[in-house]
Amino acid sequence: MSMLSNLFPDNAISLTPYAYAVLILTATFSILWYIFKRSPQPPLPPGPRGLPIVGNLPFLDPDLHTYFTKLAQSHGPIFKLNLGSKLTVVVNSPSLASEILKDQDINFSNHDVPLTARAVTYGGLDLVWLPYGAEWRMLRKVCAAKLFSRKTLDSFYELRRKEIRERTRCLYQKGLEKSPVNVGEQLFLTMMNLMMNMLWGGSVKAEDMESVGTEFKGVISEITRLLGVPNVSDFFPMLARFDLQGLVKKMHLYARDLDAILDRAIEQMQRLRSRDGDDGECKDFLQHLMKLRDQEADSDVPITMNHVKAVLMDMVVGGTESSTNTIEFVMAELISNPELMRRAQQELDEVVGKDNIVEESHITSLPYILAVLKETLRLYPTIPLLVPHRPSETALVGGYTIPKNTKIFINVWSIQRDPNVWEYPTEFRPERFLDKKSCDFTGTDYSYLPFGSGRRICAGIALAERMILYTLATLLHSFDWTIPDGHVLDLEEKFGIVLKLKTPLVALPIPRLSNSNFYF
Ligand code: HEM
Repeated sequence: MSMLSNLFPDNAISLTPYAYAVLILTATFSILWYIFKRSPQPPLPPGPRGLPIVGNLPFLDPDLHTYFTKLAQSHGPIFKLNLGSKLTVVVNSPSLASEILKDQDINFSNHDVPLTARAVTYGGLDLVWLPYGAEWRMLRKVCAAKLFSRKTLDSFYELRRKEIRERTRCLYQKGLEKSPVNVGEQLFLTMMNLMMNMLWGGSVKAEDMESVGTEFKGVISEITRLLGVPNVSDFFPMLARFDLQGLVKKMHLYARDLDAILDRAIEQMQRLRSRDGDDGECKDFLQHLMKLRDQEADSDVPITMNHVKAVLMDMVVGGTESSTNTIEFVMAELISNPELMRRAQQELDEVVGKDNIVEESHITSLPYILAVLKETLRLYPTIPLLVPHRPSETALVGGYTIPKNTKIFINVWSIQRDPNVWEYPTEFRPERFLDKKSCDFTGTDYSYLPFGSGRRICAGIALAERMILYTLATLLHSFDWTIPDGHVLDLEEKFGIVLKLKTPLVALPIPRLSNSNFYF
């Protein structure tokens, strides 16, 4: 009472006992609320101290995957950061990943959507960014059943084969001319053409495919780059409407270009259909999606034209860079380990033969090449922190409180190099996967998650596996690879929404098959 009387001396304000009681209660509740808000019970995860308002933002290293791994060494496998006003939690161990992606999968099944992503996906209408719910389930089901089913993927083999033969021919020419190639650039074109052929190759005229490809090339790279740029508006939602870095504005411009390309593809498809009639057969993904759109028009969750475009966007942006960079890492590792390269080529020579060409049907008989791919995705997981997840309700993870809407990074890069799980964790040893056959891409082993796990696991695994293994087997079977004078082979990575080599791989393809006919 004496403290209160000092604050409110009798001669200034006279208070009734009732008012005193209200004041005391209010102060007590305020203090309790303050204490409770600052430190929930159980507490938030530990983490490095930040500055007022900006939190830990000024200390972020652009290579987030290695920075987070270092922070885990001092703060433990789960820690928090305040990125502006955004609470962020980073998880770095298999058991914590399993708590989130298995035990509490539904609660953590939303992705945290950056504003640039919203700008390029018709407001977040695609598979990657839709929140977990009826709309997402409908699209996911459609993609699994119609686009990524074994039947559909088999039916598009000729489209993939045509593109791979074309690239082999082009590399053969380069080899004859002793002209080194930028492996990533070649692969990007291959993957983009593979994707475009499957997406709308049956609908868009061949002569138009090339110009669409040229337009797409620039747009895809820029979209992927912009998605990886830290945006002040995401860290301070109050500032979002000012778009201080102009990132959302730029993304809207790319979205407009992309939309025009998609509109043209759809228009051509509709013109072809009205000219040739609809024989009921779907020749590409676009035709599948448009058919479903017509069939499902009256369903509770109809597929709209924007869904169709957003899903196509997902495939071409999500599928191209991830597959390209993965193969580039494999090639760099094998070129720097000639013994392993020899073993991979030996397997191909035994299974395919030197007087033959690789077909997609061979890939199930190439366990060593599969082990090489798995080991590459262990050391260089293409999406090293997964797509950030977000709990829809406050949760407990590792004994700590994780408030609703926290941004969650699952540091797959550090989990897949965890010395408690992996022997010689930083060494490239594909053989480990020959013994550990059960370790696959399904995300059921929480020490190996290159495609994620649970409900939001990558939707395109079946396609990625086919495209990557078929391309890789062809590159290794058809050519020996050397680093030309004046170039270096450097395996250092560069962080981005998709991990890539810091120094692009430049190599010389040397034809190794018995007859030049196998290149034409
Ligand atoms: C090496 C190749 C690839 C890797 C390593 C990869 C990895 C991933 C990862 C880690 C995620 C996020 C999982 C999560 O948030 O928990 C993801 C999501 C996704 N990926 Fe892939 N991906 C690859 C290729 C592809 C391809 C070829 C496609 C399609 C053409 C594709 C389509 C998608 C889609 C649509 C999602 C969102 C799924 C959802 O949120 O429901 N990916 N991918």
